[in-house]
Amino acid sequence: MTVNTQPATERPDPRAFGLPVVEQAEIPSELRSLVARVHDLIDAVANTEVDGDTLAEAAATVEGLTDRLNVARRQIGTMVLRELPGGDTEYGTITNVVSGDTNPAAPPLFLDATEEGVRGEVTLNTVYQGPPGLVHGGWIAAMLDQAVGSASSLATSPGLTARLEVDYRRPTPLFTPLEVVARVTGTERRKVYVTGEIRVNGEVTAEATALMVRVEVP
Ligand SMILES: CCCCCCCC(=O)SCCNC(=O)CCNC(=O)[C@H](O)C(C)(C)COP(=O)(O)OP(=O)(O)OC[C@H]1O[C@@H](n2cnc3c(N)ncnc32)[C@H](O)[C@@H]1OP(=O)(O)O
Repeated sequence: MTVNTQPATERPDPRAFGLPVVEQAEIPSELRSLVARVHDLIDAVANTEVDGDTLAEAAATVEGLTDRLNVARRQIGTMVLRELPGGDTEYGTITNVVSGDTNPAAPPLFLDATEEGVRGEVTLNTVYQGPPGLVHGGWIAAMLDQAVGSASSLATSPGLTARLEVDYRRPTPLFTPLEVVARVTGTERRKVYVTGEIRVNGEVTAEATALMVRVEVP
């Protein structure tokens, strides 16, 4: 097996398939601020114990805001073009549930290209809770899926996860910086083999092996 690298310029431009592209730097600061406020709102709603009147008032306010924002919605599949350190670029869906710039439900986990693959740091609150005080296993898999997909895409070209195997080695805590890494270990035709890890203070809490299959551009 070999590891290929493909310059970003050879990656397919989503516009060729009718998908809108937004440059990351063009996302309005007001939208970034709103996403951060709603991210905090989700956590507040999940944990609040305020009285019924306050809850009813909050629900009416949020319903009104939702109606106002829904007046103009993005096309499904809108992509964001990110400039990565080192001069590389990456396309991702703008609402990606793990890394999406405009998704308040995303942690968000932003992954940078490294010499080995990709690396990012994230700290999760109780919105991502499974067992008491610990990250839900599905979210651990989701973050690893994102990391292996990003590593594969950067080292070769975009693909889909065909297989993802996760070993949960240690409990992964909330409110603690998590380091997420992934790297390509080999390629074979359209198949890209990738490994990923989540570490807490250098200790591996979960590791993944994945097979990505590069998509063929019609
Ligand atoms: C920057 C972006 C980051 C994004 C991170 C997020 C990633 C994701 O979550 S992707 C979403 C989840 N994944 C999916 O929805 C994928 C669903 N599956 C599919 O669409 C298809 O099965 C797909 C595309 C993976 C493969 O289908 P297809 O393109 O027809 O390829 P196919 O010809 O069947 O297989 C190609 C090769 O892969 C192998 N292969 C395919 N699936 C598997 C599998 N599950 N296990 C082992 N090998 C497999 C085949 O045997 C074949 O090998 P070989 O080249 O040796 O003959």
